Amino acid sequence: MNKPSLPQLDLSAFHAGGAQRVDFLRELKTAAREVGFFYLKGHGVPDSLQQQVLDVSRQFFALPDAAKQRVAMVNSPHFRGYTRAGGELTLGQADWREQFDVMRETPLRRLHYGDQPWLRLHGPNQWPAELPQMRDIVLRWQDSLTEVTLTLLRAFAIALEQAEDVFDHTVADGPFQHLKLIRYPGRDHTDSEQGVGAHKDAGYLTLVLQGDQPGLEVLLGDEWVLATPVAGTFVVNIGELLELASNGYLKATLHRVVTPPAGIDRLSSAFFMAAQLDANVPLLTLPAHLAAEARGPASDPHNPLFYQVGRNVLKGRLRSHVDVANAHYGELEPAL
Ligand SMILES: O=C(O)CCC(=O)C(=O)O
Ligand SMILES: [Fe+2]
Repeated sequence: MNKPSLPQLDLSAFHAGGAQRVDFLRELKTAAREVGFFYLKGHGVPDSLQQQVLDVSRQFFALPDAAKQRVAMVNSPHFRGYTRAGGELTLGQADWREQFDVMRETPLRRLHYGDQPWLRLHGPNQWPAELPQMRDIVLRWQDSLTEVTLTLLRAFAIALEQAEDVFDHTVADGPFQHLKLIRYPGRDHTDSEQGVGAHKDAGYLTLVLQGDQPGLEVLLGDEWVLATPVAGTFVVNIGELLELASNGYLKATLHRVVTPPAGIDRLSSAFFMAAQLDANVPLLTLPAHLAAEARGPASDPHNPLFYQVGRNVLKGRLRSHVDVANAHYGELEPAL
């Protein structure tokens, strides 16, 4: 029997219009409903930018530890910056990866007593003085991935027989952007298999650029399927917000990354896009033939989902980065 694998879609077919667009939308709906993951080619993000991102990641992770610690995430109430391997948790277990987190670059805001705690997610990024080119490359990358994701969101709206702009009011003031540059060290550096533990992503959609090393696995049925890197493609997956918005018609699928073999490390970049923080998740009214197939969103007693986007995003960040939570959010109820 053939090993199951992930579908591959070509975004240029959506732009081409006509029959190609109709086929694309049908494939998109099936892939997102049945698998929750697919490869995307024809996305228009230049190879040269993809290569620049992998190069600057490689340079960043090769900096001396002291330089990486100068931009440590624990300095930032906005959850931006460097996290060493073992410094992040998934379901309470340490992930064996080092990473650099970026979000929308905004000036520091003055907050007032009684403001919503998630307003503190807004703010500036941290950048290493040793790599002056990094800010421009990474912010261009984040903007390009945002464009692709917004296009996909419109395509999903059409595929679900909604107005094309049905999600627009949830992103009109700028969607929530969250980008990670990631390095998974090999088995010679850890006894742990867990690059990142099994999880679903919290936003609308995620785009992953993989370097040339495999490691990302997707749970299909009861089998973990390797998402082998395919040059020039992103791996796209459905996040919990889109699952909620579609009442479970679209599927957020569990996935994980397994630690590479000894002597090998793995680079990737993951971009998570959610609705703007002050939005509520829109609940789509599906036509009867789709509504009949909507399963309701999966519920997990260990991970309550909030319809208010800022609250949901902050909950995820506080759980993953306990050091930042203790340093900057100590007064918040653990329940948040
Ligand atoms: O590194 C990867 O390939 C995927 C990472 C991932 O799933 C995540 O950070 O949510
Ligand atoms: Fe993920």
